Amino acid sequence: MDTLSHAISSGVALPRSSSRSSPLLCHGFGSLNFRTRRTHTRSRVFAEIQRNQSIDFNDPDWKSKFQWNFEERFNIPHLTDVFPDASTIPSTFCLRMRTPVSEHFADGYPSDEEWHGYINNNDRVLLKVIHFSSPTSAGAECIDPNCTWVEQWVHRAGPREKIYFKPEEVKAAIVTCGGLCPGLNDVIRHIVITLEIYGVKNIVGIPFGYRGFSDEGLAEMPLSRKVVQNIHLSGGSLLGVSRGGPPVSKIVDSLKERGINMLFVLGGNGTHAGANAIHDECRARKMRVAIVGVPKTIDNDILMMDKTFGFDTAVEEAQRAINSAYIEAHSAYHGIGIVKLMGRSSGFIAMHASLASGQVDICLIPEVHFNLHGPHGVLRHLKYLIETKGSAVVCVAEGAGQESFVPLNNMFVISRFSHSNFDLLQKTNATDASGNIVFGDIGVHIQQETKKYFREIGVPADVKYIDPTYMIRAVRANASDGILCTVLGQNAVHGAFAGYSGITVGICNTHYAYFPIPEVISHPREVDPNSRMWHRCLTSTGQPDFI
Ligand SMILES: Nc1ncnc2c1ncn2[C@@H]1O[C@H](COP(=O)(O)OP(=O)(O)OP(=O)(O)O)[C@@H](O)[C@H]1O
Ligand SMILES: O=P(O)(O)OC[C@H]1O[C@](O)(CO)[C@@H](O)[C@@H]1O
Ligand SMILES: [Mg+2]
Repeated sequence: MDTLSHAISSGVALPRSSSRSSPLLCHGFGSLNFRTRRTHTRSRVFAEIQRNQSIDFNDPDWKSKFQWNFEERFNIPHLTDVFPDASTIPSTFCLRMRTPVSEHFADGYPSDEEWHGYINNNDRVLLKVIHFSSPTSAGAECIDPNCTWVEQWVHRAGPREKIYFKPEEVKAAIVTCGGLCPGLNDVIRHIVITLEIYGVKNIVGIPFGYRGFSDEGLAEMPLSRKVVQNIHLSGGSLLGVSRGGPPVSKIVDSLKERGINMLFVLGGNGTHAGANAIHDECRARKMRVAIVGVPKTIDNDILMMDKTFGFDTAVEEAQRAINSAYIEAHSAYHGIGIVKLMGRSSGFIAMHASLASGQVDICLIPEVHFNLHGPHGVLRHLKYLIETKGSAVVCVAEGAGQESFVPLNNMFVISRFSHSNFDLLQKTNATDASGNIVFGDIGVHIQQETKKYFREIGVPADVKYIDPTYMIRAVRANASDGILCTVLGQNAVHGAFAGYSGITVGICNTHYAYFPIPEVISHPREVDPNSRMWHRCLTSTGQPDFI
């Protein structure tokens, strides 16, 4: 087993910058959460960690200490942390100068001091916009028991007036890892286009994820506007994706050998953990390299962000499957349609698709425990639906009914193989090449149990199961995701030229921000069972608690 896989499977936390460790806060929690969870929602390791925090709220200065600490944690790493004397040049990104004046920039750079299109490094975006006046308010996220309002600011993304790389000295690489997601090609395309606008000529794609850094016979793919012009018209990734791969040290060796000084990493939490480790290793080796992530997860399970690209498309596409299940169920005598959607740890796709379609009677997500059997179970409710409506549609997220923490670090490995009364499927302990748990098929399980149940009670039921997961993942991005991908791709390049590294870019309260990677991947973002959105979903489906 290579170092990387070993780290994942053994739960060894990846190195973190020591400057980020804090006595006040645990990793990854912008705020303590005092909301009372309903007892049947999934117990969480990190909920416990949250409770153990040691903020002294009797300290009159706790709020300013919290904010100071937050500022520290969300400070974005910069090349000058390691190279204090790193020089800058005026930005070559200026939209008032669209035609490159010189091939080699020998006569200086076409910057325009008068152009008010740059972001000031001190610009900030407000992370939370609701002032919850009580911890019992729906979806409340409070820092102290009184829910005191504390402003939390993150760094605004966008082009800076001074840049830390000369375009002609840049070799930029793009890599896409993990599973597919609508919009990957759109992001690749906009990274390339924006790099070219800065004046970069040497741009390559690394084939098949991190494996492209090590596997024999996988050659770099030269990229240019011409190559990427139409790639957003189809789904998938021009570069290919993969799970697993070489140890971080080997990836960094490869960056060095190839002379890559900007790396754009498109992937989910695993990929970002890798990107952060690459960033740390480059720093340790004093390499002047910018590592910038763009979060890719169809599951929408990255912290802090309004949403990740591909999610809207997935929800839209999921509705087609739900609609087919509805038509099948509605047209059959005692029809029951079951649709399984992606969502390893988080039920965002299932919840949003259920809400959007308006055709779902039962939505099951990993965050909310449920029983299949018993007087309050899903099957008993299906019987009620058949008796009263004549048909029913169930939408289930793949991680529902199974403990599903992603083993990103030792915090989550604790619960990885834990047992709960609400785990419906036998665990296999099998993992994929990246160390992610391979789940049983909850959709098939519910289908089988439903058939068995109706057979046993002597009620005819026509049960149809649809698994559209890979069909959904392979489609091209819709219009709103296309725009999101465009902005994220552009901002990734701006971040690299601005000298930031170990960062990722996301949309936050409709604005775009840079985040230090560890803060967004410390655990998967989940549906809050106390949120208004989940309550809206319950209102829409009319489902009871299955406990
Ligand atoms: N903790 C880690 N440290 C370093 N690299 C990692 C880590 N976890 C995963 N990786 C690497 O990141 C890549 C992608 O990881 P993974 O397969 O988990 O997908 P992901 O980025 O989480 O995307 P998805 O949302 O599709 O699951 C793999 O090459 C894997 O080896
Ligand atoms: O079968 P693959 O390619 O490993 O991908 C499946 C996984 O990808 C995800 O969509 C995350 O990208 C999960 O929901 C799912 O478990
Ligand atoms: Mg993942």
